[in-house]
Amino acid sequence: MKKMTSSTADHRRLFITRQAGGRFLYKIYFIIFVAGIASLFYYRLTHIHSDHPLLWLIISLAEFWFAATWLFQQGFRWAPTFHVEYPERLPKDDLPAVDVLVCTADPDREPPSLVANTLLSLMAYNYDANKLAYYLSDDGGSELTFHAVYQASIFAKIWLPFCKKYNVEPRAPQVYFSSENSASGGVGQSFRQEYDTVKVKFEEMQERIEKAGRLRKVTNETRKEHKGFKEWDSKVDPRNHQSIVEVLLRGNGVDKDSEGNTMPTLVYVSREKRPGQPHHFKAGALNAMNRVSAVISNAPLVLNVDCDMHSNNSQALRHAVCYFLDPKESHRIGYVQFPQSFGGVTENDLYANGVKRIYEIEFFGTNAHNGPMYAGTGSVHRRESLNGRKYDPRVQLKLEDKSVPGSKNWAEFEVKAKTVTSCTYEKGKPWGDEMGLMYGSAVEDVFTGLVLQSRGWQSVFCSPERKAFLGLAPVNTNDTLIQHKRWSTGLLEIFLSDYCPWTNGVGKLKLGQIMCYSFYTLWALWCLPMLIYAIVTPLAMVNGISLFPKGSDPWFRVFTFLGIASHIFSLGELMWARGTFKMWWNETRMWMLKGSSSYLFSVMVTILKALGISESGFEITSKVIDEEALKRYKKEMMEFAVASPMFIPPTTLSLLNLYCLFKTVITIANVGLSSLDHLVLQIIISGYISIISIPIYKAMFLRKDKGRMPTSVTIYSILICLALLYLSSIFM
Ligand SMILES: O=c1ccn([C@@H]2O[C@H](COP(=O)(O)OP(=O)(O)O[C@H]3O[C@H](CO)[C@@H](O)[C@H](O)[C@H]3O)[C@@H](O)[C@H]2O)c(=O)[nH]1
Ligand SMILES: [Mn+2]
Repeated sequence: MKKMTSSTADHRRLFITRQAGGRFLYKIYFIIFVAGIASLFYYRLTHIHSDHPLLWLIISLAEFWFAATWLFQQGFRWAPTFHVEYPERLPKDDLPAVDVLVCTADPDREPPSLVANTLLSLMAYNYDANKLAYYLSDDGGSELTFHAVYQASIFAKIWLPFCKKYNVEPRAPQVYFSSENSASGGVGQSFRQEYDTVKVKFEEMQERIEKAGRLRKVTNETRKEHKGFKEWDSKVDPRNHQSIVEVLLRGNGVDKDSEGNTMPTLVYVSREKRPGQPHHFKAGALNAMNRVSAVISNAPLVLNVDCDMHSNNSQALRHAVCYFLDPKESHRIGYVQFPQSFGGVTENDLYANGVKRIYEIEFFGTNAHNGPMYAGTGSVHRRESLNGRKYDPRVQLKLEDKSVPGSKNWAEFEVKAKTVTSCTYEKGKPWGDEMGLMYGSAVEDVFTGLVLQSRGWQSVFCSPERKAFLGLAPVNTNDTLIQHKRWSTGLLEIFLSDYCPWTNGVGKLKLGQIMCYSFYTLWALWCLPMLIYAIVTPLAMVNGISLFPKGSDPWFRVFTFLGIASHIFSLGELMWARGTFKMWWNETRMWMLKGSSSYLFSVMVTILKALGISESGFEITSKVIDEEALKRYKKEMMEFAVASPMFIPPTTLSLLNLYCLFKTVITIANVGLSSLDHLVLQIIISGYISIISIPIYKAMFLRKDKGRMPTSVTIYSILICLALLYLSSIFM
């Protein structure tokens, strides 16, 4: 099935590209579906509702937007394209240096032990330690986080040699030691002994970090061990504090591990923050680290990872490097993006936060036209392209190594690094626009990727067999909806920016690329057709108004075909990505919840922002969960628990559709089946919404546990429902 587009025979090539088979079948499906969409609009245009022209217009607009998003999605589906890397062909030594930037922002939502675990997993990459430098940005300015990084720097001295000696995987110690079969991973007496020693040391470290967390302070003995703790001698307010830069491990052969090998560099950074000075959230943090790393190591490649995502594959960096050293195509590549994969999601991915569809289906499609979006974590950038250099096809650019060479004055670095992380440093400089990560969107990653691609750079999606990173996804409904509110708002901000793919993108991006960016950046607008289908359809139904062809009408088949085919297709796609039926069902439910909640709120936030009434921010997702909630999550029970405004729209819609369905069925029972014919599609739609909302009804009326729907949400939703019914009886 698979067609090779480039020959493996060239042994100098470090990666190859191939296209998915079966394109011909897909194109047939495409043509049939397009014919279906065309028929639907033909029907709408030739059947204008003379009694209810406004309802006709609204429902037609909804269908128009469903069709438009379907069309945008073809950017992902048209030509899925895969890459294979050959890390075994890389030169034995002299690989490019890589600076690794990790960010964290809040010790309560992102526990310091998580940060330590992520750092350790990354430090243990199978790569020359002389070439690696690690920078942790702490936007929380927390002594507890600094303490965890300090503890990690000590434990790393036995962890790194242990990993390398026994080829341990995964190299995140917390994950490694908690997995049942890790102890049987190596052979012989010496492994067993060392395993036990390292495990004890790990547990001691973990206990020190956690104890500090419980006491909310670091013990005095520990504080004396490193000068860095002095920064916290007086209280550090996360929103108002000096720059803190501490070198914890000195690379270049200065600091050694327990076996005498070089350690990589490790630096803790907490940039200056002052009230009234914009800090631009994660984008600002990454730009600050970009500058600090330029002062200290200045590697030509920069990997950035979120603190909630540990390395799961110690070879991953070598896979990424293949793209930058490939003799034929490396010069065009601006960044390499790994998929985001998540460790703790339930079997059927209750909240669809495993985002399989994005990273196991859609991103392969972007490989066909200039490569994937930048996803904010698990991506390796060419420092030059990130820092504003435009791609020039006439230049066969080599990866230029401008690393800071030779012996280093670490104390001087700290002083210099503090000046480049002051909160006024960027004043009058091109950071956030011409250079580094882009400011102005809560989805700084996609924004930055779009800008880099507009400057001519291409990216590649690199997805080795063993997952490169494993992260933490939200584990309750509210966090999920809030995360998607941030994403869809940020994405819409990109569409409305100067870099809009429809204006600035034309001529700079490929058509397929514009379609993909349109799909993502206009995510939020999905709320319009979804709300129309979930509000107008049932309200028209209880008022006896038909919005679709009768069941006996041949046009009826066009609607059922489009509805059924799109569902079967999306199910098939997910199954292809090794999903389950239930996973697809959960995903569909979450799509509706996000549509009526996150996306609706983000459209409202964007309007308020345009009017100057509110600002959008960056609400950090919590990475902690209490034990009882975790039990419910494992049982795949949806968690509501908090009286969140995010729940009101979907709860209202679930009640509205259920009520309208009952009312209509009762009327039909009284009047006779003949009255069913003209409402049959509306009954199906409301029935479908009601079935998918079963977990919401249960959470409102049946459950007794703490995760049930708060009564206030139910009451508000009932009131809104009644208002809608009343208004519709007047206006329809
Ligand atoms: O002011 C801030 C806010 C956040 N972060 C860090 O940003 C990362 C992502 O935050 P998180 O709450 O985990 O958000 P997610 O929704 O999980 O992040 C996704 O979405 C973000 C864009 O909204 C991308 O930047 C991320 O890479 C992507 O994984 C974390 O490491 C945070 O510590 C900061 O450093 N400073
Ligand atoms: Mn995250």
